[in-house]
Amino acid sequence: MQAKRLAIPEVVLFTPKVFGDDRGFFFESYSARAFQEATGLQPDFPQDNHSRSTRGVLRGLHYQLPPHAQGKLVRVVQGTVFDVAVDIRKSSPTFGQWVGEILSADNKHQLWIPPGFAHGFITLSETAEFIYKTTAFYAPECERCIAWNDPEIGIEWPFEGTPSLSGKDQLGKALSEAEVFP
Ligand SMILES: Cc1cn([C@H]2C[C@H](O)[C@@H](COP(=O)(O)OP(=O)(O)O[C@H]3O[C@H](C)C(=O)[C@H](O)[C@H]3O)O2)c(=O)[nH]c1=O
Repeated sequence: MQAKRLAIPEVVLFTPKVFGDDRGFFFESYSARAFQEATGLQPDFPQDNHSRSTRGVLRGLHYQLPPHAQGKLVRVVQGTVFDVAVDIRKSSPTFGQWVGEILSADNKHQLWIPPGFAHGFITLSETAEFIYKTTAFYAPECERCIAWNDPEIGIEWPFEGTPSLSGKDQLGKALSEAEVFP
């Protein structure tokens, strides 16, 4: 498993070692040892999630506030998405900055998004199946949403046209009005 810290160094991109043969392929999709070597962290992941989206669906930018803040280890098992993490830690030198990566069933890349970040993705293929581990259980009372198109953040989504959003995501707040992390 190779790991690379992104421009916001707490966000880590993992590239697994894939073993291909005439049957197909095998790779270790998660290793606590590799994760700790790359991040220095040994989080529990009490919950796994799986969502399916059609082209143009944008989910985000979501986060849970403490005491139920979630770290997320995300990947795509069918299709392609553009995945984004936004630093929403007020005290961070990269507060309000974002990083984005293409995650696909083909590249098998994974992104570690620590607590203190808002997360979202847009679906670039006809459909995409998105699976991820979270370091805390779902706590809807702590869930918040920041607007995907907040000009203060300025995410460059690689998508023409208007994305398809849930009712909740259509009401995402500007970062300047959102409840953020210390
Ligand atoms: C997130 C979640 C949702 N739900 C229920 C609540 C709703 O009835 C239904 C759909 O939820 P929602 O529209 O919030 O799903 P997404 O828009 O995919 O939300 C996720 O999308 C972005 C990309 C994230 O980073 C978060 O993990 C998460 O907020 O599933 C649960 O029962 N458990 C859960 O952990």
